[in-house]
Amino acid sequence: MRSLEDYDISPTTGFLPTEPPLRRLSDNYFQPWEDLMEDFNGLLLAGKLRQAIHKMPLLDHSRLKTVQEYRRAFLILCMLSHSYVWGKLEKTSETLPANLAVPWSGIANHLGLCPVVCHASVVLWNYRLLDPNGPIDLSNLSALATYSGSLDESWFYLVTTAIESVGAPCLAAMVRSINHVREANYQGLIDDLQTVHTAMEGMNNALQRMFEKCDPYVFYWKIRPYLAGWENMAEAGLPFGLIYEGVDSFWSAETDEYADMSHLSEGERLLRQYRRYAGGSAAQSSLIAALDVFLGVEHYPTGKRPQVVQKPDSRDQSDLNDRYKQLPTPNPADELHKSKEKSGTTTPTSERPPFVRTNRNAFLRAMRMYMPRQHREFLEDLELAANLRSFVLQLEQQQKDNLSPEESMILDVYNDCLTQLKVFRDKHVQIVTLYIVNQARKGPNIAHGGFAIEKKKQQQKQEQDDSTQDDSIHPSKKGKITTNDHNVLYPQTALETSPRIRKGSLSAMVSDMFPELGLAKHVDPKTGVVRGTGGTNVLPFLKQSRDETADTRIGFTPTTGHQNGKSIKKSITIAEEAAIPERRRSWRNWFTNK
Ligand code: HEM
Repeated sequence: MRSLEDYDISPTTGFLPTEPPLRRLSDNYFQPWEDLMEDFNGLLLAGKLRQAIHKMPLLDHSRLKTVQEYRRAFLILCMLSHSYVWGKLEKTSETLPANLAVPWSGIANHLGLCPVVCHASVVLWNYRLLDPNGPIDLSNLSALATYSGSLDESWFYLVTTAIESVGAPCLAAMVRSINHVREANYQGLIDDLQTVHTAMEGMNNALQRMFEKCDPYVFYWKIRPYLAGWENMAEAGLPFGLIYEGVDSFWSAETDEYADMSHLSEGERLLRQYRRYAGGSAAQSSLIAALDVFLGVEHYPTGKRPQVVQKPDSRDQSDLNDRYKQLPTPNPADELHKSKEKSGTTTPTSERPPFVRTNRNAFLRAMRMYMPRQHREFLEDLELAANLRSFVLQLEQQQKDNLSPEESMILDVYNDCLTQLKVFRDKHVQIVTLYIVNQARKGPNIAHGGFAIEKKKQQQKQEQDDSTQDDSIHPSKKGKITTNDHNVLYPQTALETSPRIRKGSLSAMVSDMFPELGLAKHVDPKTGVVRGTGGTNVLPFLKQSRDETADTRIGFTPTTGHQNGKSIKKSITIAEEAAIPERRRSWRNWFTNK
């Protein structure tokens, strides 16, 4: 592996930049962006943000000089663009104007990201230190930008920033550990695994603090709608994704030039401007992904986890039966050519990435496309270099009657690290239950009525009218009251997918032009799922991810599994496990007891 710095990782701040992010772009040329940022929350609230954006000039992003400037500009455009699309109780916009779309795409390309809000923009590049000489922790952090203007939103981002900060020492320790395994330096390995373990304890403590200042209601109803992307967003009015005006798949952000499009119809030119991207999620954190890779946690398609965690190289290569069967193509036009492509007559779409070794969950793999390029490369190289799991499996298999105290210790600390990662995922499942599942089930609390209720009534009436006239609404939804109905105000947070195309919309026109792209391709109307911003069926996915972590521990019976689609009994409950001191849960103890 190259040095951490080569992957834009700091041994002290990890994936966070070594210096706090820029608070402003100093070049006056970018003043129009910064001016809008100053009034951004107020304009959004007043319903004037779109108007203000229309007046904004199209700026040339190539005048940005440093990577810090690129990151600041990316954050600004994430804030402006998502607010433009979702509005504040305004109808979703199907298009993003060129003055946002063009520079945003160019900047994203420069940073190796997609032009959509992501973990890097709101967590890694969105903080300042109250005391410039103080630590990067929750007593010294303030967020640079939020959609809602609320302290809850700041807290939501900052807790995650603090997790990245406290987890930073893991990265150098991981790289050193890989060398220790190669050099059989057992004491060095123990020390570095202990560093990882301590850092993970700190990450868990920071995660627990989410509850302190981020209210689940505010999160779900006021913050989360803005973090949504435009993939699987038919119910929010974006069945084909979002049109990035002035940017199409024949445009190169690098050269700002268009390839020859003379062979395309008007319709296909329009279709080529659509982009489908998942929304912002901490599933895009390279830190948690790195811990999985380092410790050898394997992830499977949801519902397809083998009962017993397999040893390396004995994995079956069956198709991924997931919501994401493969990396989604960001442009719907690519689907038109899929069949031709199979016969090799046209240009290839996105190729499968190289990082499929341990991670066969298509959603988690897709999340890597939303990590900065160098961090993604770090994970790819780490996958090739990681040797810890095969080393501990070897210890387990070959020397179980004759382990030296150091070897036993390595197994202990390895298991302890996995326990910390499992505890992280246990807490995370609790958080998601409270912050998403429960909130979605309860519905919004609009006690004061007024505009919001009026608006909701108007929208419901509009939808009833649409459903009597419009054949494109799925027949199973016609005339039915669904659990989705409370969600009209923020359709992008809907619990259930209810695909529809609004009459007279641009999507309706595109749908007429390209019937082969049928709505049902993007959403399954029969599945009532609770979705994450990334469009996942949240709880089964997260619980499986937690169980996969637990079962990676050496000497543990799988905690849960699936046989013929049914859950099998847990061998040990979470409560029982919590009651056992960590050391006793180690492999050595298990082995001795046996
Ligand atoms: C209010 C707080 C949070 C909520 C509501 C939340 C929600 C979610 C949801 C819904 C998913 C499923 C994927 C998706 O569709 O986006 C997810 C995945 C994930 N989240 Fe969070 N999250 C929260 C905080 C955090 C924090 C602070 C971290 C720390 C970095 C984190 C790390 C992850 C990871 C790594 C995944 C991928 C699944 C896994 O690896 O187990 N989340 N989260």
